[in-house]
Amino acid sequence: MEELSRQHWLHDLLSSVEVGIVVLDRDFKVEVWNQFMENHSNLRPSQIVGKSLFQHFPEIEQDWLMLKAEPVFNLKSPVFLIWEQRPYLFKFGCNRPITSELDVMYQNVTLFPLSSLTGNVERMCMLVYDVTDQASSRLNIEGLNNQLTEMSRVDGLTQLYNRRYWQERFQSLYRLAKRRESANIAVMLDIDHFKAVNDNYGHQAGDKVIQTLAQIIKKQVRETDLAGRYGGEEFAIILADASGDGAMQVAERIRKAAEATEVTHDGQSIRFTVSLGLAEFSSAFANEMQWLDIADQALYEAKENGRNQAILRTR
Ligand SMILES: Nc1nc2c(ncn2[C@@H]2O[C@H](COP(=O)(O)OP(=O)(O)OP(=O)(O)O)[C@@H](O)[C@H]2O)c(=O)[nH]1
Repeated sequence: MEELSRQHWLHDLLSSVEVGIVVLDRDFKVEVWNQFMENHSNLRPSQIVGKSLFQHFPEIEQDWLMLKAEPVFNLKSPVFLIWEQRPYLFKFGCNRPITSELDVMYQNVTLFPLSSLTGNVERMCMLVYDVTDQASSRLNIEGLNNQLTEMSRVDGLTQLYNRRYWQERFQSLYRLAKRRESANIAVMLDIDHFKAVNDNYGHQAGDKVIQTLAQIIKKQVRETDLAGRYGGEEFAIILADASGDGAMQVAERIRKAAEATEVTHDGQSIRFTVSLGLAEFSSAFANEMQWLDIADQALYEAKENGRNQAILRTR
């Protein structure tokens, strides 16, 4: 009688805890499946007890879990599976539509040995903790941090890299080019007579022209190129793996697209042109600024020559 009552409250205990409790034998056959597991998997104990765990949960990699559980059976030591390494063991849905953006239940899982009276470990217990809230807030913080990092790198007006970050990336790109002797071209680009745009149409109209040009640049360069807003109406681009001819084609495309673009502001139509200075990379440069300086000299020459043109300085 006493034993029966003990089993009864033990059953109540297993049913009411907000933790998944699973007992598995050495073959990973289920012996205990508590209410928490039933609620989240929609599998009653009668459907899974006596069956292999892997039969019902194909998302669990059999080899991986068996390897993880080895110390439990062989060394009698517990094993912890944490969500940072694998978000979950069982693919359960998450029923927190408001508090969480995650649609699966994140889990921490503990595996520990269950010894028999003789001290042998023939079973292990698996505790499954729902850590979705904890994971969600951590991931949100990480997301915010990534957003802040991104914001500190990007220029607000154009969404291109700002000068500080562009310079940082340029420096590492320069070192790489020097080591590999790869063909890269530095481009300095500047809007022609931009002061007149501001003077004639106002600063906001000027901003719109800068934004429009940034869009043109983004469209014309590759993912692997490095484009940034270097100053007010000045942009710097590194064209990666580009020959002089190839780079001149990109420069011409940008120049022509700018020339053909009409920016409207307050009902007024604004036209603009750009000048570009290009410099081939040379391993003879002492530092990256020498390279950029040559692109700047080419830009100056393009301005002197009458603007709305691109000039390339070869090695
Ligand atoms: N609207 C706007 N204007 C800016 C911004 N940054 C710089 N400027 C203006 O850009 C103009 C740059 O003029 P300059 O450097 O004299 O050159 P420019 O008129 O473009 O003439 P050239 O480059 O010789 O063809 C100045 O009037 C700056 O005030 C900005 O973010 N927005």
